[in-house]
Amino acid sequence: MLEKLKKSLEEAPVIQKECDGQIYNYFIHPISDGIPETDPAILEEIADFIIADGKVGGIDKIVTVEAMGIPIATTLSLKTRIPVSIIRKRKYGMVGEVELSQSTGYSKGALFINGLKKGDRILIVDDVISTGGTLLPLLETLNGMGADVAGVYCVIGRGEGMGHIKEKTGVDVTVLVDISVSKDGVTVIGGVK
Ligand SMILES: O=P(O)(O)OC[C@H]1O[C@H](OP(=O)(O)OP(=O)(O)O)[C@H](O)[C@@H]1O
Ligand code: HPA
Repeated sequence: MLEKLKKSLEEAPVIQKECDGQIYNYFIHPISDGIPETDPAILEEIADFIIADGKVGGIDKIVTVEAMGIPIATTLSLKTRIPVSIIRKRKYGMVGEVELSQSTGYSKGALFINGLKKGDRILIVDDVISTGGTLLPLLETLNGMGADVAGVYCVIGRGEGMGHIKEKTGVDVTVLVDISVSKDGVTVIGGVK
C-alpha cells in the first residue's frame, strides 16, 4: 500500500534550513513541495487510502492549510464531491475571520480561517506533520470555534508532532507514511498497514 509514495520518499533530497540558530533537515518531495513534478498516481493513491479509511461519510468540508495540503485536498474533493475549505496565509479581514499563529521547524507565520462555522463536520488533510506547530494551534482554534473534526490525515509524518498532538488534544492523527530525515537523506520507517 502507498508503494509509489514510499519509493519516491526514499529518493527525496534533503537540504538544511536554519531557523532561530537551529538546523532543520528539510526533505524536498513533490507532495510537500510540488517539485520537480507530482505524479497524479501518487495523489490518487493518497486519496483512495483516505476514502477507504472510512471517515469521509457525513463530512461537510475537507479542510487543508495553504499551500501543499491543497493538491491532496483537491484530489480528495474531486473523488468525493465534498467541498474544500483552505486555511490561508493571507489576511482577508472578512467578518468572522479567525487568525492563528503557525510555527514549523524552519518558519513562523499567521494563518487565517474564513468559511468555517460552528457545527461544521470537517476532515483535515495536510501534506506533512513534523513538530505539530501547524496542526496543534489549528485543532485548538477549530475546537474553540465549535467545528466537529471527524478525522485528521497527514500524508507524511516525521519527528514528534503526532505524539505531541495526541498528548495535547487527544486527537489521533493518521499518518500515511512515517519517515526519518537526516542530512544524508530520507528513510521510510513505517506507516499505515
Ligand atoms: O508539523 P509542522 O512542523 O508544523 O510542519 C508541518 C507543516 O509544514 C508545512 O507547512 P509550510 O507552512 O512550510 O508550507 P507549505 O505547505 O506552504 O510548503 C506543511 O505544509 C505542514 O503544514
Ligand atoms: N519537507 C517538506 N515539508 C515539510 C518538512 C520537510 O522537511 N517539514 C515540515 N514540512
